[in-house]
This record gives sequence, C-alpha cells and structure tokens, in this order.
Amino acid sequence: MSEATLGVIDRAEKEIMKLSRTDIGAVYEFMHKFRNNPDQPGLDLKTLHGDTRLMAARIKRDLRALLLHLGQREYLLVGVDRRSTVYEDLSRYAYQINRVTGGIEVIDTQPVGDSIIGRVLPAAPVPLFAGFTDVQLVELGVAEPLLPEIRGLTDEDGLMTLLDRAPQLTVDVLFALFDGKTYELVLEEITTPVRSAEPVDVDDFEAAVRRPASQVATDDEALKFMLAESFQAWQIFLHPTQRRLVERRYSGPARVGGGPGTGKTIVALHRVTYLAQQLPPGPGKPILLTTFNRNLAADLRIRLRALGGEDVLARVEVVNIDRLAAQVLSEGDERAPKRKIDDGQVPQLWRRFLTAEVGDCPWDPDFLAAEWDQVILGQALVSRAAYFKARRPFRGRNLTRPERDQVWDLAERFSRWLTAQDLITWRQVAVRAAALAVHRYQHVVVDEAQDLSAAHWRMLRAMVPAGTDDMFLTGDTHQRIYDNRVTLGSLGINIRGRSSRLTLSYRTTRQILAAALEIMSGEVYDDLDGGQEDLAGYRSLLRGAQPAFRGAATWAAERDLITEQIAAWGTPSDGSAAICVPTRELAADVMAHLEAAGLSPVEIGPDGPKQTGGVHVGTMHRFKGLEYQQMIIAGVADGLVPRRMIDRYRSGDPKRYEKERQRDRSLLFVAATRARDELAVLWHGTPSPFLTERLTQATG
Ligand SMILES: Nc1ncnc2c1ncn2[C@@H]1O[C@H](COP(=O)(O)OP(=O)(O)OP(=O)(O)O)[C@@H](O)[C@H]1O
Repeated sequence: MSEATLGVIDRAEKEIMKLSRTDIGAVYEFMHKFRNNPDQPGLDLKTLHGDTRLMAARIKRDLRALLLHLGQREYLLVGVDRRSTVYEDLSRYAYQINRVTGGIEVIDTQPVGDSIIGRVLPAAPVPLFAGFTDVQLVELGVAEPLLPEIRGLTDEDGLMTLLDRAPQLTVDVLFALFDGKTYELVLEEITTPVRSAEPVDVDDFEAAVRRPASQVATDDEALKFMLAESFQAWQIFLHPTQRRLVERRYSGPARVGGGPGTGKTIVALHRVTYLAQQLPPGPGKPILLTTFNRNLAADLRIRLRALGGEDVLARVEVVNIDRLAAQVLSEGDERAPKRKIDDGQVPQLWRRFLTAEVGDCPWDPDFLAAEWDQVILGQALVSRAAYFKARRPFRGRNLTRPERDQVWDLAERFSRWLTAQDLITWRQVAVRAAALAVHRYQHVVVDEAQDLSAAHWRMLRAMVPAGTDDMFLTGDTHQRIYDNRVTLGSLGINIRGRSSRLTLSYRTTRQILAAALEIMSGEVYDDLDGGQEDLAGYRSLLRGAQPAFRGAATWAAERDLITEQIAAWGTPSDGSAAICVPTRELAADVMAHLEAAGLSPVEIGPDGPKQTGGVHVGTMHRFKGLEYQQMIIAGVADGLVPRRMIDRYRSGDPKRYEKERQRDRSLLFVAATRARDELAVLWHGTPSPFLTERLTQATG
C-alpha cells in the first residue's frame, strides 16, 4: 500500500549525470527506498512554501531531490542538487503542462549567474523577440513561466543563458525565431510535429506524465546505464551555441576560445566526430586530433571512442603534438638524433657546451640558452637571414647585427655539438619536423591550442591543404603554461572572421570563478593572432560555497590543514578530490603525509592519474584539462607561486620577468578552475602575491 511510483524527467537525468559515481549510486538507492515507502523518516519528504506539488527529499547528507507530486502515490524526480541550500527556496521553480505538447515542464525561472564581470550593455537595446506577441510564443510552445524573462532579452548572450535552463521546445522555438525564421515556419517545422494528438488538460498531471513529450524514464535502466558510465552528459547534451560551432562549415581555419570549463574540449571532440561522419567510407585516418600533453591526448582518445565509437576512432589519428613531430622527423630523416631531451635542460646544456667547446665566452649562458630556445627555435628560424630580421618581443636586451651574427654562429655550433652526442631537444624536433612535413590529413583539430609553438603550427599547416574545414582550434590563452606565444596569421593560419568564444562555464561555480578571475586581474592576454582577449561575459550558472583561503605558519602546519580539509569533505576516496602543489618535492611530501594519515593518495603522472580512485595529488602542470569536485591548492606561498627563481630576471630582464610571472599566474588560474564544487587555497608564511588581500582576508 505504501509503495509509490517514481519517474525521472530528462531535466533531472542531466543533473544526475553531472554527479560523481558515488552520488549517482546514492540517487539510485534513494529511488529504491522512495518507491518502497516515500514516507519513511530518513527521506524527509516535505512540501515547501505551501506548494502542494513541489517537494524536496533527502538523498544523502549534502544531496537533495526535487520532486513533483503528480497524484495519489505517483511522483516525478525533476532535479537533484549537491548543495543542500538550493532547494530550500522553491519559489524559483515553476512547473506546468505544456499546452502544445501536453508534456510536463519544470523550469528554473531565476538566472543565478548573470555576467560576473558586469559588462555594460548598449543603451536602450531592442528586445530580441519584440516582433512576437506572448500569445504567439505560447502557441509555438514556449514555456509560459519564462515569458517575463524572454521579454527582457536583448542580446545573444542573454538568450544563451536562458536557453540553458529552458525546456527543449522553448529552446528550439526561440532559436529558430532568433535565426530569423517566421512564426508560420516555426509553427510548421518545429511546433506541429510535436503537438499532442489529444486535447491537453493543463491540470491533469497523471495523464501528462504518460505522454512522450514529458520525457520521463520510469524504470531504473537509465540510471543503471549512467552508473555503468556508458554515457555522460557531454556526449548527448550540447548547448545550442556549442552545437552551432561543431556543425558549421568554415571556409578556412577556425578558432574557438573561452574560459575554463566552457566546453572547448567537448566541442573539439564533437567536431572531430562530426567531420569523421561526413567522410566517405574508406581506409586511413584523414583527421588529426592533437593537443600538447601526452595525458590529454590519451584522454581525448578515450573520450572520442566513447562519443563516436570505434568507427570514428578508426578515421582519426589522436596523438600529442611532440610525438607527431618525432614521427615526422624519424620518417623524414633517418639520421636525425634519437635521444630526445626536455627543453628545460637547455640552459644547463649551454653551460656545458660553452665550458667544453668555447672556453672564454663573453655571453651569459642563460641569455644564449633563452635566445636559442625562445627566439631561434621559438620562431622556428632556420636561416641566419631570418634571424637578422626576427622581432624579439619578449627579450630584455637589443642585439646589434654583428651580435646576432655571433649568436647565430654559436647556436649552429651548439646544435652540431648536440647532434654529435645523438641529442635533440623537443623544440628542435618540432622545427625540423616543420620543414619535413607534407600533406597527410584532410582536417586538423587542435585542443589546448594556446600551448603550441610556432614550429608546431608550421608543421600542422604543412600537413593539411588550405581550404574548407582545414583547421579547427580550441584553446584559452589565459591558460597558457608553456613558453609559446604565436601570431597565427604570420604562420599561414588565418583565423580572422572565424573566431568565436564560449562564455558559459559548465564546470565551476560562480564563487570559484570569481576567485579565479580575481587571481587574473590586471593582466592582459592575447588572442593567438596579435590581438587581445579577455574573459568578458564569462559566467557560470552553478552556485556553491565560497572558496576557502587559509594560511599557516609553516609547511608542516599547512599539511595539517590539508588533512583537515579532506576530512571536512568527508574523506572522499573515489577520485573526486585532488590536491595540487607547485613543486614535485611538495607533491612527494603531501603523498607521504596522506599515506601516513591512512588516506590513499594517487599520484598524477605524465599520463594522468595512476588510478581512478583515491585522493589525487600532483603538481600544477599536471592538472591541465582535468577536473575535480573538490580541490585543494596548497603551497600558494610567496617564493613558490610565482617561483622564486624568476626574481633573478626582475632587474636584468624585466620583459622576461613579466612573461614568467604571467605564466605562473596562469598556472594558478588553471589549477583553481579545475574545481567543480569546492576549492580551498592554502599557504604557509606570506601568501602568494597573486592572492589579493580581499581573497586572503575573506576566510583567512
Ligand atoms: N553541453 C554540455 N552539457 C553538459 N556538460 C558539459 C557541456 N559542455 C561541457 N560540459 C562539461 O563541462 C566540463 C568542462 O568541459 P571541457 O573540459 O570541454 O571545457 P574546456 O573549455 O575545454 O575547459 P578547460 O579550458 O578548463 O580545459 C566537463 O565536465 C564537460 O563534460
């Protein structure tokens, strides 16, 4: 008698899929318990604020369910949220039976996150849908509770924000109208096909839930499917803005920018799948999907398989850019040196070379190392004449022509010295590969484009014939953490007029974004093409706790703050929490400390986390492209962030100093924006200068 039926509406499915596996499991259990007896005390089922249908129930400690009571013992799960406060005030949720489709719609009527940067809108803008009456919009199927908000829309950004919360038919209709379609055409193409065959009684929820338009799953299959990780939200629900970018035909190279978590990687993966599906059947891999890091390339391969299946993967080469360059070099020049060395070792090698081969040298080894690495290789200069003409925008001191002549001679000797030992740096590999590369792809898609060097771009340009849909790049220059700055136009990659930006973060709460943006304040960033880019309009619809900023006197005391914080989060051990530190030494120390505290730390190596469970620990560089529900960034102290070693450039080479400092700031920004729900930033001694007083004093 006490049993109940509980369906899940698609809106709730989307929210469930964003949860961790553990939480999805909790939802699954909740549903079973609820069906057995919705009135059992542990579920804490209650109607709030006098509404008779909308109810909240407890899934677990910090997870709530939003339910619609349809009648008798029949309920519908319409939302879940990790943050316990969200469903305390239900007045923002509206529900209705759509007059056109007869389906149930649940709508969050209040935008939580308008632009957090406070953009100024042009004066007295024209409302977007001024040409249509309310009656017309409702006839087309637009959700009535959204009408007041729709009337206030004046730009595409606002529309996108609203559409993210709107029922599917509202999205389709508004989009079509926004695209310039007439009322009649939208009625015919979009509304009529989904119109209910029977008359709709807008008060009969029990009938409504049975209509296909309600998109309700009544069994556990959907949830089981999610638990098995067979699919995830991003594989299915592209935001209309994202979809447009994916399915567009571009007359040449295109670039998608946008702040962290806006779905650039998702867009890149969908783009590859889309391109692969347009190919005529055949053998070979005419599409390249590449990125900077090895672990990200591995991750892209896994996700591409999940999205497009083996058929798509069979047509796509997924490889990190340096590995590709190494392949090109070994295929094109059998005699090329085989032993690859990290670019970080270049200054040391120059020192050894100067001592062994040159002796008394008027040049500073660090200066030569940087000149070779950043100017000669950085700009992929392959002749003395090109070096004479080169601009050296980030170098501290000017060089005369005779000086450049000397530097070039030394660079050639250095390169021969390396070759004699069968050594080659990764930057050299890229420069040589660029000269050897020939056409081998029809389409090239690059994720994390901000980190590729000039030589990488030359190589890619040579690998794909210029033309329609040739290159598709995603990236965010605010997240550049390697030493590469380029102007794509000068490398034969013209993105002018084909550049777009995503602004809605799907990952990070508004509170975390605001802190991350504060870390970036006052810096100027480029757009990969000689212009500037900012994060205006970057926003999130997610809300959460304020990030914590806490200092300790010593590193030992800070380590205790780390374990305290992990405990405060309920000691998650399913890989949903991570600790990020600036140096390898600190990472090793944190690992040891967690181990001693009985937690199971898992190191994030060059190929990503070594296991999926545990608490992940790694240096900031390793966090690129990852995401966690809870993140601690520790060691954000003066002298560590930015690195103390860059101080030596402060007076001697101020431009370099600024560049290195910006890089370290980006690194902290990347780390902070990996956090989905909760972030704690810790330090010992004096806090990092990147943490403004407002931040350190907020909770410190
Ligand atoms: N349309 C979508 N629906 C649901 N989730 C999405 C959507 N687009 C992106 N996401 C989710 O948002 C998160 C961030 O996406 P993604 O990693 O592609 O962002 P990004 O812009 O590449 O981030 P970053 O620059 O920080 O690496 C992921 O968890 C992704 O699954």
